[in-house]
Amino acid sequence: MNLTPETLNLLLDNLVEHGWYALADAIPMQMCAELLSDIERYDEAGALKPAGIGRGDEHQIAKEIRRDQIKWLDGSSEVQRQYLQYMAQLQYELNKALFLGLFEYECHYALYQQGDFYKKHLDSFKGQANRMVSSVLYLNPDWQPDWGGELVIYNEEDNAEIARVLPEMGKLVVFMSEQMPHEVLPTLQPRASVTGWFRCNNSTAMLADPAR
Ligand SMILES: O=C(O)CCC(=O)C(=O)O
Ligand SMILES: [Fe+2]
Repeated sequence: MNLTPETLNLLLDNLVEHGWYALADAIPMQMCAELLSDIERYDEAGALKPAGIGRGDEHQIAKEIRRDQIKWLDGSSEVQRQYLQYMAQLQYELNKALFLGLFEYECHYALYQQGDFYKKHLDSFKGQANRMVSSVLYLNPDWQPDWGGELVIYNEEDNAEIARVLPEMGKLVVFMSEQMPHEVLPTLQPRASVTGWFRCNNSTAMLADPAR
């Protein structure tokens, strides 16, 4: 990652203090371009599938809530392995500084076509701590402010809008999964990203808790 000790500290401080941070140029542009090619390749092959909501048995497609198409990264291309490696490095730094006990990272490509959105939600339910920190890397070169598709982050207590983030190539947003309601506004242009979650281990001998 393009992480100097200073930017890493900024990220960690803001995560603790405000629950979120957006870091421009977090990932080298060349790598972002390769990730974008990877998702376009999947799209052309028909490998992107409508995203759902809920986990396990409760998983369902809900077009009134969420309209993106996704493909989980499985490390099957060089750039996927590289990105997973970067996130492993970030996981290490988060654990070292914040003692979060992060145990694994899962992520998927997401493609929002024109008109697609994701209504306001939390990525993890309280008490059911497994998704601890969310990450979104945007892959859209030359994104224009009037194209919509912003990520809007809200304050959990009073629902006030905290931030609007343009999905610009190379920008990495991290936020606390249980505390930060957020939504994706309808986009006017195709909008590509890699969305992922640092998880802590919820598994017991009796209850397996696989990543997906
Ligand atoms: O793409 C984004 O900006 C956020 C996506 C999101 O909230 C999610 O997939 O849970
Ligand atoms: Fe989300």
